[in-house]
Amino acid sequence: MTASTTRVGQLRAAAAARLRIARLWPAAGAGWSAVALLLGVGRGVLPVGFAIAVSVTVGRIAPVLRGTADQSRVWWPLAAAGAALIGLQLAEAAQKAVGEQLSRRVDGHMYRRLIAASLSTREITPLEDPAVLDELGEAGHELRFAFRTPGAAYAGLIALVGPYTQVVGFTVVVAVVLGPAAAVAMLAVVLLFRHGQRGGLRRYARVIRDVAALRRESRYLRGLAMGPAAAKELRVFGLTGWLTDRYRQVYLRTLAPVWAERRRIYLRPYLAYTVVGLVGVGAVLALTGRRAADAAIDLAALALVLQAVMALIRLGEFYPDSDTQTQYGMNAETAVTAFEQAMSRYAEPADTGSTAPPGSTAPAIDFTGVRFGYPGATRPVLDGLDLHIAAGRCTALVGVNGAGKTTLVKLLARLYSPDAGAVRVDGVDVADLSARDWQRRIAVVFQDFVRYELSVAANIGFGAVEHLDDRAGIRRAAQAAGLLDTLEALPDGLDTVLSRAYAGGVDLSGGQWQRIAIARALFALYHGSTVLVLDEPTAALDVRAEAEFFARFAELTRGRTTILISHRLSSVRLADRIVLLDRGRVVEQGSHDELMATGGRYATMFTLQAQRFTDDEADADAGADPDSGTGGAAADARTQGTG
Ligand SMILES: Nc1ncnc2c1ncn2[C@@H]1O[C@H](COP(=O)(O)OP(=O)(O)OP(=O)(O)O)[C@@H](O)[C@H]1O
Repeated sequence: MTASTTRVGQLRAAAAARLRIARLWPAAGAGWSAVALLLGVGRGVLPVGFAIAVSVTVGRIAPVLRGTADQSRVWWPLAAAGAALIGLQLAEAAQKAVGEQLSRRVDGHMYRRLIAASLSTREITPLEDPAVLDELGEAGHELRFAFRTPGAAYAGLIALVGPYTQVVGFTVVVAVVLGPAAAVAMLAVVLLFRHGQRGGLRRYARVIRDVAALRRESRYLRGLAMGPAAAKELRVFGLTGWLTDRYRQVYLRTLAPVWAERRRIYLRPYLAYTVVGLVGVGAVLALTGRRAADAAIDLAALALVLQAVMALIRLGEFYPDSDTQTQYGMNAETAVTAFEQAMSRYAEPADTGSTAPPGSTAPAIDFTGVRFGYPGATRPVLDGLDLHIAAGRCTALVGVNGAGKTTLVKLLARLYSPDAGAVRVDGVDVADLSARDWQRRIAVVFQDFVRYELSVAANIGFGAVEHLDDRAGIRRAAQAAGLLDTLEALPDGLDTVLSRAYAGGVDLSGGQWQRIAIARALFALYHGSTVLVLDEPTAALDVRAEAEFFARFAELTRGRTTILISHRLSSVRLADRIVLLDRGRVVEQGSHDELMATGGRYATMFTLQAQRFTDDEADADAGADPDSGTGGAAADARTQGTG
């Protein structure tokens, strides 16, 4: 591609971006947009009117002073100049207010588009694609900067009507007074200066966009430093110095291309355009002087043309009401559009008019020859996985860290699609099911479940959002998760907000949060979910709470197809069937007794844990605080590193 095609392409892209911004008018509101346009025209016409009125005054003042003309000959143009000035002030203030209104409306619309695109896919693959994340990061970041949003770009685009109307007005003035050649020369100078200004800004914005990934990292580091999430670890691990240095490095790497391009972007064009501009303006001023000296133009015309030339020079400069806003706002709009397009590439056609999930209340699940690797990964996580999960029974998945247990669940929940093979529910490929409907049939307690900064009721009720007002169901789920007493003691009971960032809000302990997640999944079961997945559901529970949970486990999950993932083999043995995964394949399966009798890897892992339990108990007997209860905790030593 040649430089010129690149430039043409860039100009075309810039024009297309402007067009897309202009097409946002329905979101901005036709009425408000029309008002802003009229005010823009006013802001363009009034300065020209002011210049004309002042020039007429200047032309008439001498005869009035000499007493050869009536004073009223001056008052009228002076009054007109005053009116134009006041009108201009009012139009400016009104346009700012209307611009704010337009901005807010358009940005609300853009946020809605962004949210809709973010939530548009049932799979989560696109939200892990770095290129898609860059667009989302750009769009979200610019939208948070109120003056660089698509809304600001829209208001800024309309505000351009003002200065460009002035350009037309003053150019006409120059044409009338000095002739068309001078008008063309002045217009060329103005447009050249503007091109220089906007071109520099455009190139700068492009360079900034090219380092989107670095800017995302620097935002992440800033968030780490300033947010509460990492506050504890940063201090305890002494990471504050490292973080400061790292932020500085990323910041410098972000700015390096800008600095490298600075001369090309700003200095050279500035010098070139200034020289050309000075020559043009000098020629027009020289022509003005000669006409005045030849008495070809009178005092009023001289005053008028000088004002017009000065105004045009000023109009060749940066427009603070429009330029930054349009450039960065267009970038944000482009990022939102690119993000929408990227997400639409991932849209699942399967979700339009596909099969309804099987009606059974406890389906059987089959993985057949399933291969899956995360996008960009060199090795598959699951490779030729064959697994039958019996209907209405509890199947436990065990295996070392990274064996692929959670990945298997994500495929079952259709958060990803297998690269090969199929996942079937009662014989129906989940790829043929409506992802939306199928996902509603699965209740999952994820390892990294979400702590919503909302009320307790919402945190539990989100298991079946259309039943949020089922208070009895929420209480029942909380009771089953062993949490009801704690929740009822909260200041506003089930309406207490679970975040200290809000007045009256509270935070819960890690274990209490985990029970909330369990209650959420149980609530989903009460309202139609048929498969329950528990991924390390008791990792944060204390020994007694865990024992209580598993004591009621059979009752809680009765008649449901349940998948339990846990490293605590003492819990796992309750399952009807235990499946040992290794490197994405099933290596052993059977009941606890069967697997122990086989004497394979499960048996080794179990014996190892039991051994540690015995050792720890002996240690506890030998000297540990007998009331501490740590012997029980040790009983649940985990499988990490045992595979
Ligand atoms: N979102 C992701 N993108 C890329 N790779 C991933 C992603 N999630 C998991 N992996 C990789 O897939 C592999 C299997 O991860 P998975 O979470 O399924 O293991 P697991 O058996 O559940 O482990 P654990 O017992 O630690 O929970 C790991 O090597 C992990 O690095």
